[in-house]
Parts: sequence; structure tokens; C-alpha cells
Amino acid sequence: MKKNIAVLPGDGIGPEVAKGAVEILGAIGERYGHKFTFRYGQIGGSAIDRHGNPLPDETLALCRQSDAILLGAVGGPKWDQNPPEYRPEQGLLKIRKELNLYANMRPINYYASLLESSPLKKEIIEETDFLIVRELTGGLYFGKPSERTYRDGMEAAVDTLYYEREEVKRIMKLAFELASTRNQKVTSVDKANVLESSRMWREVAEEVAKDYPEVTLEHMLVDNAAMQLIKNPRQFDTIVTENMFGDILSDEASVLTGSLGMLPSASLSESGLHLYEPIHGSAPDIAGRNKANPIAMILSSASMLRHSFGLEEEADTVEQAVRSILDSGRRTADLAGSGIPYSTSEMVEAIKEEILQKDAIVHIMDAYA
Ligand SMILES: NC(=O)C1=CN([C@@H]2O[C@H](COP(=O)(O)OP(=O)(O)OC[C@H]3O[C@@H](n4cnc5c(N)ncnc54)[C@H](O)[C@@H]3O)[C@@H](O)[C@H]2O)C=CC1
Ligand SMILES: CC(C)CC(=O)C(=O)O
Ligand SMILES: [Mg+2]
Repeated sequence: MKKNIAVLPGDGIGPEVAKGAVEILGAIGERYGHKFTFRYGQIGGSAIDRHGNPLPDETLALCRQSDAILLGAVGGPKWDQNPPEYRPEQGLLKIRKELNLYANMRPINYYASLLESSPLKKEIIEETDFLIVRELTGGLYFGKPSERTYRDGMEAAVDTLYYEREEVKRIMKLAFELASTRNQKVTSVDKANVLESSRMWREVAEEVAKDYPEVTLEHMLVDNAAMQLIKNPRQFDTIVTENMFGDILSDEASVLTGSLGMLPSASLSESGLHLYEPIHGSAPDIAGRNKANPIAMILSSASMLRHSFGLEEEADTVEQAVRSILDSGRRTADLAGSGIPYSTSEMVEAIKEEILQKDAIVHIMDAYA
């Protein structure tokens, strides 16, 4: 198979983890005979520095000409004081909107060998397996106005949580579709006791649920959901929620796996051009030190193999290699505790060797078959 992949490394640890994912995809190409061509584009702070724009037109064009997109992370203190349009995060929001990447899938799976890495009790997190379906192109991050203003002579600031009914329906339908292939339960998370947008969200959830009689729908207020995620995460199967609620709840959920550096995501569009990104940010506190955990990014690339290219076995191979390396006790600093940590590049190399070594074993077995 031949595929063109746009790689947008971004800022901070973005380039470090993106490099790791590219190497892993290279190993998969080598093992299975696929030709992946990687073409690089600028986004975020590095794009501001080079082009004066957090999402240059060239980057968008590159993405549109590609079969899938890998994105590292954007942002950092260097650009924190920039005016809003020159903030790296605007590049990320814009690419999501321009490519209509309306659904961000954030799966939370437990890793047996990482049970000790979480501050939570083993009995609570064991067997955790749920999916956060985060609406990604609407809600509080996109509503207008979003500005500094004056009201009654007083300085004020406003952000707007705006949803069109159809936008809610689209993400809700996807959540029900996904739940019907999982454990048939949707938890719709909102703040319907306060927000009008949430009351509409709830109505739509009830309406869509009628088409999926085999799926159980429950509603949960977001503050309670934040608590339930830590208290009893096994109760969840598919969570569907507003953009910012999903952003916050998924970072919280990463604690179940032991590190933010473990959670991948897929940002899906209706056009079939999807973007794959770890849920974490650019981690300026560890950037440039070869210290970041590349697994969230590597698992995002596995998701790309599965969902964009239909390469199920190849995706399984990446995920299995990650599990084997973790089972063998190898950890980056975020998970190493008092053990000796692997650097980013050592971790990538270990996963890569695991992928290629299995290949060697398969060939030897074939030779003797
Ligand atoms: N998708 C994106 O590009 C995102 C960008 N950001 C941006 O990133 C910058 C930093 O934001 P923060 O709030 O610090 O969030 P962050 O996610 O970058 O980091 C939070 C904490 O988790 C750690 N961490 C994150 N990823 C890690 C990894 N792969 N391995 C090991 N440790 C990891 C960091 O070292 C830090 O202590 C900001 O400019 C923010 O706007 C934040 C979230 C998402
Ligand atoms: C710019 C932010 C919305 C990025 C973020 O935190 C995320 O998508 O997880
Ligand atoms: Mg986030």
C-alpha cells in the first residue's frame, strides 16, 4: 500500500514525539511492505516564527493533498503573550475547523503493567476501557463573540458556548454508532442544570437514542462525571460531550493509565481526511530533553493505520509492541518512578525493534513451515 502522510510536528515535545511515530510507521512499512511518504508542514509557534501565521496556507494545502495527518502538539511560553490571532493554539483550532474534524476520539484503556504507575487504587482502574467522544469544532472554543469588552463602563471578557442542533446531532449519532459496537452504553455529559446549550444537548441525546434501542443512554452532569471518572471508571463505555468538557475530562482520565503521555486520539471528519494527535500538549517543562513519552503519539499513528488505511493487523502490531515493551518494564521518566528511565529515542527504538524482531521470527517460522 502507498500512502501520503502529512506530518505537522509543531512545538515543544511535538517534534520529538512526531519523529518517534514516523520511525514506527517506517518500521511497519518495512515489515509489511507498505510505502509511506512523509511530507512535513508547519503549525503553531514554529509556523508563527517562520511564516507569521499559526496555520499557513501551505500547511492546509499539504494536509488536503494527503491521505492522513499526524500532529505533534503546539504552544509554549515563547508565544504566550502574543495577541490572540498569533497564538499557536489558534493554528490548532483553525485546522480542526477548516478540515471539519468534528469528532475527537479519546480511548482510555488500562495497561496491566502500568497499574502501579497510577496514583489510583489497582482495584479501581483494572479493566477500565472507555471512549470519550469529544465534539471538536463547536462549543466554548469556537463560539462568537470571544473577546475583551466593556459593559456599563467596566472591563469585561466574554466567551460563547454556541451549538447548532445539527452539530449536536452529528456527534451524538456517532457516539451511539460507536457504543453499539462496544458495550452499548452512552453517557452524555453536560451541565443541563445551568446551561441552555446543555439542555438542547440532552434533548438531542434523547431524540437520537430512539434510533438505538439496544443502547442505554444516561445523562450525567459534568462535575459529577469528573468525580465518577476517578471513583468508578469501569461504569463508563462511551462518553459523549462538549468540546471543553471533553478536553478537561480526558486529561483527567489519563491519570487512570498513569500518564498524560499514554493517551492517543483521532480527530475525524466526514470527508475521510482524518488527523491523529496525542491528547497532551507541547510540555515546555520537558521539551528538548529527549524525555517525553512518545507512546501517545505512537498509538495515535496506530489509530491512523486502522481508521484511515484499514490496516488492522499493522495497527495491532504497533499496539502489541507497545504493550510488550511496557510489560518488560521499560518506561520513560513520566512512568519510571524510582527506576532508570528510558529516553524518548530509546523508547522508540525499543518499540521499533519489537516490531521488526517479530518480523524476523515470522520469517524464520515461515522458513521452517
Ligand atoms: N494538542 C495540543 O497541541 C495541545 C497544546 N497545548 C499547549 O501546550 C502548552 C503546555 O500546556 P500544559 O498545560 O503544560 O499541558 P501539557 O499537556 O503540555 O503538559 C502537562 C504536563 O504533562 C506532562 N506531559 C505532557 N505530555 C507528556 C509526554 N508525552 N510525556 C511526558 N510528560 C508529558 C508535561 O511535562 C506537563 O508536566 C500550552 O501552550 C498549551 O496551550 C495543551 C494541550 C494540547
Ligand atoms: C488548543 C486546545 C484546545 C488544545 C487542547 O487542549 C486539546 O485539544 O486537548
Ligand atoms: Mg487538552
